[in-house]
Amino acid sequence: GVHSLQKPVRKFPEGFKFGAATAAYQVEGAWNEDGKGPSIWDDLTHTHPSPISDGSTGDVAADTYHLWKSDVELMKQLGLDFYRFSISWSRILPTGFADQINQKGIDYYDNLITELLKNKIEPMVTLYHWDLPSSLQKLGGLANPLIVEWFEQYARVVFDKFGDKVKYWITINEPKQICYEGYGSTAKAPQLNMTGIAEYICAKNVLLSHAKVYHLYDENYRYKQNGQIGISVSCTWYEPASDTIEDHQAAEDARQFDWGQYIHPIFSKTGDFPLSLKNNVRLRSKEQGFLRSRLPVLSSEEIVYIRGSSDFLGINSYTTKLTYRDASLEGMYPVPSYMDDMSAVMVKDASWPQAQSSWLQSVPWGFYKILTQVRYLYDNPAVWITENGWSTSGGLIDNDRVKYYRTYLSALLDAVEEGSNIKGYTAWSLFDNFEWMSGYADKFGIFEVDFKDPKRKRTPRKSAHVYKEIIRSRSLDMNYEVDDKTVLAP
Ligand SMILES: O=S(=O)(O)CCCN1CCN(CCO[C@@H]2O[C@H](CO)[C@@H](O)[C@H](O)[C@H]2O)CC1
Repeated sequence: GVHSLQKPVRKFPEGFKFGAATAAYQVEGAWNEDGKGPSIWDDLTHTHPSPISDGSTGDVAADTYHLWKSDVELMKQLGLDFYRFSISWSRILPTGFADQINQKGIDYYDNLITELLKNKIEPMVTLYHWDLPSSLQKLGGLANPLIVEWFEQYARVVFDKFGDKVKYWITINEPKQICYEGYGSTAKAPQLNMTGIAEYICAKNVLLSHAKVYHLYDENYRYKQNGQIGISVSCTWYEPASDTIEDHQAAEDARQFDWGQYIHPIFSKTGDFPLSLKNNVRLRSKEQGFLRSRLPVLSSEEIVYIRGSSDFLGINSYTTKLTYRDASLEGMYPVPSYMDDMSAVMVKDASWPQAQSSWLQSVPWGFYKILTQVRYLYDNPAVWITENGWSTSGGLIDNDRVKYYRTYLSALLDAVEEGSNIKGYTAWSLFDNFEWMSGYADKFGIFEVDFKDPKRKRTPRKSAHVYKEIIRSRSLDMNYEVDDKTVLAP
């Protein structure tokens, strides 16, 4: 459809939920307080020279570890239906293993969850949002098949402690970022940088870890706790740069490599990795002299075990890339590598609005296409948008973020009106936070956080005022105006 700004007021479906999200390492701080053990992000940000663009760390971050009570008050004023946050594995299991449970860590999450429920805000809890306990990384982390058991042990503690209050669970946030950026490159911790090899080993172990915890919940907790459990997959839309068959094939391969790699095994009728991924990697591996494909095989038991292992699909979607395949690819990527296996070039269109983050451009029709494609490919699964947002360099009058949210929510409504089963929407992020390798330079918050203030003062941006009205009215009114003075008034 046409995502113009001139549409009249549009209502969201009955029962549609609105939330906002954060993640433990990005907001909590208290990195070594009250018995918390180190994670791979503590290790990475404490190396010298710092690999983080502004030399910062998550040692204090937005300090939600100490400010959680007043933060819930802010969420209540916003009118949030739910709050998505993640649990720091090493805060509750300092060694990574379930033999030592840190009660103060349990207390922090129990207090937060209780306060949320007291204010009629549903907690939506992510078990793993990238902050692996350091000890488990020393043992190989997601390259060690035993991660499946370690993750299950951790999940068992979490379900035992919080499962009577938490009804929405996400096992793993963005497996592709974990594997491709953390194991295949240096873009995320632990920076293994073994592209073409490590990300595929990671991918298999991540899928098995997710499925293990899904089945744990499904068989041992659902009957008494009645919750829903799913996974959040990062979904960028890849559009053919031109109408040639090569560019259509490149865009299709990019989609399968980026998100089909994780959605197909769980949500498709056949399960298993997508064919294009298996074929591309197998052929390249053979050419390169590997004894067998660099993409590990999923046995028929593993295929069955992973298939259907989710009550809903969490979609984290931000942006779109134009994608092409031509002779310029020759020598562009290392051999072997994930990008060489995919053999596609991704570019942005200069006309697209640009965020503070270099990878982020505003392309609402791409969001519509992702939602529509997911509906077609996977038989219209229950979907939660578990992340969508815009980064700026700061300031309270964030008109670009307001426009981003309005045009993306409009695209979401287009997909819903054509039948997509979308249950809710989560703004990334509630607060400015530690944006991984970009530190505090890229601000995603609808609330500004003053990182120079020891009290980490929160201030609602214009986007918070607009989001509040969208939630209150359960509708999208492109002409609803918020006066700048209202936003700037102390
Ligand atoms: O490589 S291209 O440019 O051709 C297209 C891919 C762009 N990706 C999309 C997903 N993004 C990770 C999103 O990461 C998510 O979003 C938030 C904002 O980054 C993070 O703070 C959250 O922790 C994370 O869940 C990394 C960049």
